[in-house]
Amino acid sequence: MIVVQDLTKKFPNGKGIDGVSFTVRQGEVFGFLGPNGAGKSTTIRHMMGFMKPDRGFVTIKGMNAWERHGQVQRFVGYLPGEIAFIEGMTGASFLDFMAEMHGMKSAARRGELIERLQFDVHTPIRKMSKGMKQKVGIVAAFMHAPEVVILDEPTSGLDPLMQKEFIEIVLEEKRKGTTFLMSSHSFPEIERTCDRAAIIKDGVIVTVRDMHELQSMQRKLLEVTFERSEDADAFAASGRTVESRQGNRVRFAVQGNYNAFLTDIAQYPIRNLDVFAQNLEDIFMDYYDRKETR
Ligand SMILES: Nc1ncnc2c1ncn2[C@@H]1O[C@H](COP(=O)(O)OP(=O)(O)OP(=O)(O)O)[C@@H](O)[C@H]1O
Repeated sequence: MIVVQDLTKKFPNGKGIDGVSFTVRQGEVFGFLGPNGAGKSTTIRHMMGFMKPDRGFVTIKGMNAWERHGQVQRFVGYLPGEIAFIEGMTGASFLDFMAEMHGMKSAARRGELIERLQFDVHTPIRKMSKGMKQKVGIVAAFMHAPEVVILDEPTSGLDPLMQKEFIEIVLEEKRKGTTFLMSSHSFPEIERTCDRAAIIKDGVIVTVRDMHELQSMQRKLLEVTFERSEDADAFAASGRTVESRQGNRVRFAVQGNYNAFLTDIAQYPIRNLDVFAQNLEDIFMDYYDRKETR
């Protein structure tokens, strides 16, 4: 549905993106992750046809995003990182304006979204908080039921309850077959919604991963409190990866093959056992760090 091929843009200051390539399949939710300044917004702006690449291209439904941006923008819902609202508008007048641009006939979907995101659409935009503005932008991106939705940090400024509501909306649209690309700093949001995710750093794609694969790479930390400190010594010295130790309480890092670990541990009297999952954020952070040390 979306093909990004060797996309390259150098700004006069030397920053930008270099050889970015990935594809997003129809009906897929694709996450785009990376630290500040990594090149997420620059890639997304090329997808919307706002920028001409130095090299490479983006196609959406086979149409070149730069050459045919007028057509492409018609079936894409877009939430920019920062929305430039027109001076003096209320939320309602902005949405009217956007609805007219999309040639929308029914306002039913728009009304439903406003209801769910709970905000006063008649407030002047300049008086709105960041979160309220973000809600107006989300309604504008979804209200015309686009086939493709491209969202640049959609939940920034939203409170946890609204983030949850937003995830629900994405999952509902996904069930209808909508294709998504969304950039994010929020790992739980990516974990809940995405099928695959790309990690970008310093303008270069570091990796593209299936979310299930990432989840299986997750290490578990098993914290065992031994009854006797000599048992803690013996087990800690048996070649296992020890994350930390405090007296009889030892934290082991285990990835897969839990049976072997539990069989071994069952030989000792145990006072307590706790399990902590390494979160996906840490897995991603490993990637960021690895790239840095290369
Ligand atoms: N129009 C521009 N002119 C010059 N430099 C730019 C321009 N747009 C972006 N950059 C630079 O290119 C790099 C990538 O920026 P980009 O906004 O794409 O990052 P990002 O991943 O979206 O970051 P954030 O998470 O902070 O939004 C940054 O170093 C940024 O300063």
